[in-house]
Amino acid sequence: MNLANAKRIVMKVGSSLVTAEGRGIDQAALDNWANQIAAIKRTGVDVILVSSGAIAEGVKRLGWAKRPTAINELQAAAAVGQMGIAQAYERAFSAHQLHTAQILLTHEDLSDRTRYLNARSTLNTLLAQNIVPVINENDTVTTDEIKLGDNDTLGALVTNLVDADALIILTDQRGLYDSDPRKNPQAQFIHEISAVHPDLENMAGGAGTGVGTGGMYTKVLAAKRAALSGASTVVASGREPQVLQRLLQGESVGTLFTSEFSRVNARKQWLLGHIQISGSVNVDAGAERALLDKHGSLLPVGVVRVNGHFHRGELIAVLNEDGKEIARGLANYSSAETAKIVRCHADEIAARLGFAFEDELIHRDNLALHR
Ligand SMILES: Nc1ncnc2c1ncn2[C@@H]1O[C@H](COP(=O)(O)OP(=O)(O)O)[C@@H](O)[C@H]1O
Ligand SMILES: N[C@@H](CCC(=O)OP(=O)(O)O)C(=O)O
Repeated sequence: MNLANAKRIVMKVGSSLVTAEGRGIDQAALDNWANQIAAIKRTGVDVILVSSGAIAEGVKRLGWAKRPTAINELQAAAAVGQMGIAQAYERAFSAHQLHTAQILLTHEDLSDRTRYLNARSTLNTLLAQNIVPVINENDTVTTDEIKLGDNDTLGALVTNLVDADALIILTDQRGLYDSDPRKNPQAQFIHEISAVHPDLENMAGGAGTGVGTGGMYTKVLAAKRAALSGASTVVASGREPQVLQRLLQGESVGTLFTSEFSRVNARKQWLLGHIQISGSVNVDAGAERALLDKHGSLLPVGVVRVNGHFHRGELIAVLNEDGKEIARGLANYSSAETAKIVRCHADEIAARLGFAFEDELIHRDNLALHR
């Protein structure tokens, strides 16, 4: 398995690389990644960057001797440093006549359905305009309780958000070893491993330097999360020459974390677990059988009741006649529209509503069954 066929990738770079271990933005490193990204973009691959470094750069610009621990000081540092990060990427990509776009995300932007769809649509629009999105967590407005905390997790969530084929995490080590190579010189390098391998979390230790957050531990969790949405993850050294091009030519560089899930199944899993439910419908026994036994779509004719308030495109639960949840899926009609087409055959929808979208209330591709 390799990344030779990847068409859309998320590349995450850590604080220690971006800021030369906290000494300040490493413009040469950014220029090097921009060269590589520009080259792979010319081959038709979409690239989204997730970059850390705001706090480390802010601490340096503020002249503070070490990274503070108080939240307000960390947030202030992030606000100062983010200006430098944005400026440095814009500069690096301008050499290739490419523009960048800064996107600062919070946990809520990724868990709330409407915000999630908005973020996704903005990112897709930027990619269609050949812009390079540069994403970071919005550190200045996030409090401890809602903080994603590390950009490895953010990288995995963005991978899901934009349906990327692969997440590439560049760091200050060659990849994953069977124990922390800073502590164990005998540590063995791992070229390829399943992202859901049970030993992963024992192998991976914490951050290597004072500027990184989470270490290899958050990277293996990110790989697992990306795998659940069907993407492979590579952890490799950001200093490895031509690392991006080589990976996309199918070469084995760093550690490849493979995903056993197909993209379609992964999307369904994600539907089951990750998004707030807006409402539900009860269906009759015939519709229940069509869903569970025949993997069919949910048609309005099988719907007996509409509960709650939802818009077209939102996630709703499907309940059987006894009120037990049997599935979840994305509704093609709002709750008000659905209420008008309860028990309707497909050819009656237009007459009832004055218009018709799809024949199904939930298409089977957007339906995840509970089993
Ligand atoms: N099993 C392991 N294999 C490789 N690196 C590990 C392992 N366990 C812990 N680490 C540490 O993880 C560090 C990279 O993570 P981190 O410091 O958070 O960097 P970044 O800023 O790139 O996210 C390495 O420098 C290394 O010391
Ligand atoms: N959002 C923070 C990054 C936190 C983080 O995950 O750092 P790292 O482990 O270096 O990727 C910042 O920009 O400083």
